[in-house]
This record gives sequence, C-alpha cells and structure tokens, in this order.
Amino acid sequence: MTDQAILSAKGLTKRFGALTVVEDVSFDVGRGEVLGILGPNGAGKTTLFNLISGDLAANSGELSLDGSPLRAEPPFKRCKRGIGRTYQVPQPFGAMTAFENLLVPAMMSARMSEAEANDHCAEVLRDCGLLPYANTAAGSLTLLNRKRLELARALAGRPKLLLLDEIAGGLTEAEGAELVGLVRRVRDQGVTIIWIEHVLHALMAVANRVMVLNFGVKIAEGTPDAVMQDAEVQRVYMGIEA
Ligand SMILES: Nc1ncnc2c1ncn2[C@@H]1O[C@H](COP(=O)(O)OP(=O)(O)OP(=O)(O)O)[C@@H](O)[C@H]1O
Repeated sequence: MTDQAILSAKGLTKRFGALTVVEDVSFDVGRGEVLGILGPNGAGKTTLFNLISGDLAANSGELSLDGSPLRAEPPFKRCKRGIGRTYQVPQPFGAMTAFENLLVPAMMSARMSEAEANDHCAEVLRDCGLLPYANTAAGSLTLLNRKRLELARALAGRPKLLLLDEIAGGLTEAEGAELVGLVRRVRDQGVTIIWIEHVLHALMAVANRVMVLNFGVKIAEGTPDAVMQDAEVQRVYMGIEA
C-alpha cells in the first residue's frame, strides 16, 4: 500500500487548547481507492479533512501527497497539487452563477485555459444535474442544489484526491442513489476519494476501505464488512453493546 499511496498521514495530531481532537492518526490512501471515514459527532473527522486541505495546521505529524510533504503548503497550493474538497456547509460564491463558481477552480486550481474550462465546467454541471441552473446565482439555489454545486466545484478543479464531507445527508432515496452513481463515475475516472458520511448505505455502496475515529483516535480500519462487525465500532458508533 505505502508504495502506491497517493496520500500518507503519520502521527497527525490537532489540539484546540486543552482538547485533542485528532490524536496520533496514521493512514495511507491508495491510488484509486475510496476510503470511508466514520465516527460519532465530534470524533474529529472534519478536522482531519481540514488538516489535509490545509485549512488548519497540525500540531504534529506528517502528511505527504505522492510522496512529497504537504504540511508547509497553504490551502491554495494543495488545491494546485490536486486536492479538492467539499464543505459540510456549502460555501459557494453566492453572487456568482453556478457556472462561474466552477470556472474559478477550473482556471485557478487546474489552470485550464478559458476555452478548456468552459467545456469542462459545462460537463461537470451536466454530471451533477446542474445544467439547468448554470446561469442561476449560487446564493438562490435550493439547499440540495447548493450541495450538488459544492461537489461540482470540487470536481471542476480536476482533483486527483477528492475529500467529500457528508454530501448525502438530507437526500431522498432516489437522490442518494443518483449521488452514489456520480461518486462511482468520479472514482472510475481515476480520482481517489476520502468520504466522510453518516448515510451508511451510501458510503458502503462505494467505499472499499473504511477508517473509524472516536474522540480523535483511530479505532478501526479495514474492509467495510470487517469494520461494521468490529465490536468497538458497533459500541461507539451504533450504540450496540456486546
Ligand atoms: N475551531 C475549533 N475550535 C475549537 N474546537 C473545535 C474547532 N473545530 C472543531 N472543534 C471541536 O473539535 C471536535 C471535533 O470536531 P469535528 O468537526 O472535526 O468532528 P466531526 O467528527 O467532523 O463531527 P460531525 O460528525 O458532527 O461533523 C469537536 O469537539 C469540535 O467541537
């Protein structure tokens, strides 16, 4: 795994004052994998994403992408190196149209020409079911469409590593199934994905490996089936006592 790892984390630790929210977490993500991340509320999952994207600095530990260190690089450089992410609370440029929202990462992060970016962004909007809203201001989209736009913005930057933070919450069954199909298509294009998700059936339909955090500590890692059968995971995440 380590030889082929696109992302490697060793001993990552993040503290807020006296509270340690990510504690000595190490893991590798293989190229082309979909790694699911599970854990109760407050387990440190989003904080872990913030450390990978550079939104937060780790107190200690190492991170590397394609074998070269990430820790000293600011978020925009990590984008340029191929890390894309969504945020739990969608953060579009509200006054810009959906299409313009995609042009920003396509041209700034993926450094596409205007012509290339136009084609690419139209394709991403179509894939994400947003083509009818291409010229709608992002701020006036419904919550569901803002969630779709969040994913579309991450894809517009043509990431090689995509961090998805709870994109399936609040969707109907049909919308969830559509989303799973979309995530699979993205994976099939060769994008490596780390996906934090509480909607278990959506995550389990795509993830080939799962890591579980509890109070910032990694408590399990393995195939989805093995992890769901782990007694500690059942206790802390599903409230099932042996
Ligand atoms: N900027 C911050 N300052 C202080 N504490 C923070 C900050 N960000 C997160 N925390 C705390 O860190 C802990 C982990 O939060 P985090 O958002 O990473 O958890 P999570 O596993 O993503 O939870 P959820 O499933 O609810 O999204 C929580 O106790 C949270 O209150």
